Amino acid sequence: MTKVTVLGAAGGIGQPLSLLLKMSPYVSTLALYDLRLAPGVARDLSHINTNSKCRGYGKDELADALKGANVVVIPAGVPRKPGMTRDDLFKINAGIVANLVSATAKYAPSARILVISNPVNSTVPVACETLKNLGQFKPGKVMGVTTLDVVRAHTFLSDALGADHYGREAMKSHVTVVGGHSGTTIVPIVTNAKVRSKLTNKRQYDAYIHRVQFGGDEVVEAKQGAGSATLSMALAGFQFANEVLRSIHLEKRGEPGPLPAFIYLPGVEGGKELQSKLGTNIEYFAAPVQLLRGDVVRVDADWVDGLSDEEKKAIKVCLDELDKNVQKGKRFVQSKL
Ligand SMILES: NC(=O)c1ccc[n+]([C@@H]2O[C@H](COP(=O)([O-])OP(=O)(O)OC[C@H]3O[C@@H](n4cnc5c(N)ncnc54)[C@H](O)[C@@H]3O)[C@@H](O)[C@H]2O)c1
Ligand SMILES: O=C(O)C[C@H](O)C(=O)O
Repeated sequence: MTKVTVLGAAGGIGQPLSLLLKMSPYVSTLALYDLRLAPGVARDLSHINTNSKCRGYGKDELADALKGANVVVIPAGVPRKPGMTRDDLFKINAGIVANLVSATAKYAPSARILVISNPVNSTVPVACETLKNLGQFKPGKVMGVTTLDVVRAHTFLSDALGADHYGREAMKSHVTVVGGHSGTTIVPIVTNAKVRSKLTNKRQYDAYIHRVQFGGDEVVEAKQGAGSATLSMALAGFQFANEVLRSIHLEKRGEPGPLPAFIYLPGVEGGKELQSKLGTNIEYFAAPVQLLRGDVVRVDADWVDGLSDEEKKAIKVCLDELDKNVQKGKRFVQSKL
């Protein structure tokens, strides 16, 4: 019996993500919570003829939505409008994430917490530091969802190389994305040397990296003020959540990767090795992870050995910016003490 709670379930991401979770064979109870409309969304989904039970919870029912949850997914918060950075969302979303994570610690203390709300580079530190203050931080249980960057990296590389020869599905084993989730902190890594050698033209390589790093802006601009990526994000969030759920059911260590997660490095096996290979003491970073019973138990550091010179440079740029975002999240929690 696995209960998944979605916090922010009636939003642009929350609704399609909940639909996909309703289709997952790993979910037995789906609890949808939002400040508005969640009971309606849940009633709609509850008519779908898959086995899971689906129930909606209104504003004052957060405790009931969370009780007994094994996995809590958080897409609650405001999205960007054209001209805004993800960091501009911090003021509102940091408080939302801190409150929802505190409630999760109280009502679902052993749940894995999957943070989608932006800016992920700061909201994950907010979540972890909040849990630390409550004496309830279990490092392998908090994961920032950066899967959309991976989905984009596959699609855009396939497009750059010519989709006829390099199909999007095939890219899954050739590319990962590390670092963080905003602009230059997003670092796509082409792990297959043969595929990388096809991007011979530097202009083509730079255009590819730029498109992955700023793919979110493309959608924000195209939606003309009506929000940011929701459908591709729902798919990405589902892919990640379903891996976590599959791992809960598998009851043995999964393969390392292929999906990265933005995590607190010092708390998991391989974290110190990764810091040392990258020459940094940054505490939060996205890299491929290994799961056991739904928790991150190990972060992969092997990919660092095969980095190209361009990728090394991109990581250096990433680390400077990422550190500022992480410190902002930590300061937010400390200022509330
Ligand atoms: N991690 C990623 O890759 C990624 C990708 C896309 C969007 N996002 C982020 O996800 C967030 C949600 O985006 P969206 O397009 O779904 O926005 P949205 O405005 O459509 O939906 C957000 C929902 O959160 C709800 N909400 C707000 N405060 C809440 C609270 N305290 N408790 C419960 N629910 C609450 C709102 O009522 C709304 O239904 C944004 O911060 C966005 O930037 C992240
Ligand atoms: O761009 C955004 O603000 C939303 C999301 O982080 C994305 O990458 O699409």
